[in-house]
Amino acid sequence: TTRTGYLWNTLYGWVDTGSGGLAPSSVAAGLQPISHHVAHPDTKRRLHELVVASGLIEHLHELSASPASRADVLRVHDAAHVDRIIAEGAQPKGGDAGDGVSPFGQGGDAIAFLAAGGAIEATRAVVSGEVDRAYALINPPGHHAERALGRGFCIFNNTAVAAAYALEELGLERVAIVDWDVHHGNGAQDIFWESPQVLNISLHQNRCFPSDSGFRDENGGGEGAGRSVNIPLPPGGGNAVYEYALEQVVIPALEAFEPQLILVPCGFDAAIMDPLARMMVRADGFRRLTRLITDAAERICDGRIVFLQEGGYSPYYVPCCGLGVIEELAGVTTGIADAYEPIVGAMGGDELLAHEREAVDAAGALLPGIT
Ligand SMILES: Cc1nn(C)c(C)c1/N=N/c1ccc(/C=C/C(=O)NO)cc1
Ligand SMILES: [Zn+2]
Repeated sequence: TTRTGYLWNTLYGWVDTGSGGLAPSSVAAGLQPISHHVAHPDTKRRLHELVVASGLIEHLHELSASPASRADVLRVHDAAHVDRIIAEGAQPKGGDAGDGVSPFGQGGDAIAFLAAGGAIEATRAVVSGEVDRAYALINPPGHHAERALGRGFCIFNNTAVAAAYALEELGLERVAIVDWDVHHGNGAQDIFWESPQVLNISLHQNRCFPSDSGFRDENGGGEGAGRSVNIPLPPGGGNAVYEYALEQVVIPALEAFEPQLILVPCGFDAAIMDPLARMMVRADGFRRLTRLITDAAERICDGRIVFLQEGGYSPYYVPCCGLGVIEELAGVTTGIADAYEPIVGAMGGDELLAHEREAVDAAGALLPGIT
């Protein structure tokens, strides 16, 4: 039977995102304080509690995070960035990741080191064969964090830390990143821009965030030319366009690159109920994406695949989507249905529209020169 690793830590639920909704609260700007920032950790804690309450946890091999070391983080971030985060976290009211809209509380730096450490532990467990695959429900997220800057709620790039660890400590030579968080995976693109050892693939809603990166023609530079694949998608796409993108672009790119490990920065903000994007993927769609990419991992790299939690901001729907992915990984059905399917199931996204097909085909057309 398949052994599926699972990692959570109570401190991931202690990230203090402050009293702003998205931008910080401000009387002058007419932004009244609010109890839950869009990135409030309760959303991810609810997914963890559903994993436990559904009984799925009994079928998972629990992994335990320890903080990433300074050296672990310095493989992908400048010392100035790391030192600034530590200084911000030492302040009584905490600080910000770097863009002024990514707040964290006092000691939030320690949680960021623990998130990166969770990514390392899940990767170690999979590469060592202790488990066949793993889901690390880590927080704060990381995929917007660049070498020298935290942004988009991200402090350290958890996935990049894990990839560098696998390459430099576990002796791997090729690692692929498949980022299906709805926002552009600019962080890994920045960090690994010139690295031939990392194939970085990002599927995202075009211009959603950051609004000025993630275009099809950003394909890597220097030794890394051809190792960056961007698939910007038109708003409104659902299950169909994501499945089409995996089948037509992502999986062929993986088959050409032949990674020894696949890392999936897994956000659920492409979901139909998410407040921070305009895509329409449902829980059953995330299940199918998981099935497609784990089958590809079985064919390409002995099934070695690690899912690392990124975004996802609907406290209602993230638990449904996450349960679907982790059930699929474990090969278990708990019988818990997607309670929102009756509401969102008929809204669309299940048939591939012409402009969606064209967007994916345009990204795919660049592949021969890419990998
Ligand atoms: C507000 C505001 N004001 N300003 C100036 C800026 C730069 C603002 N950031 N908006 C954001 C920040 C982060 C996200 C998504 C993060 C995610 O889920 N990534 O996976 C979306 C919009
Ligand atoms: Zn996102």
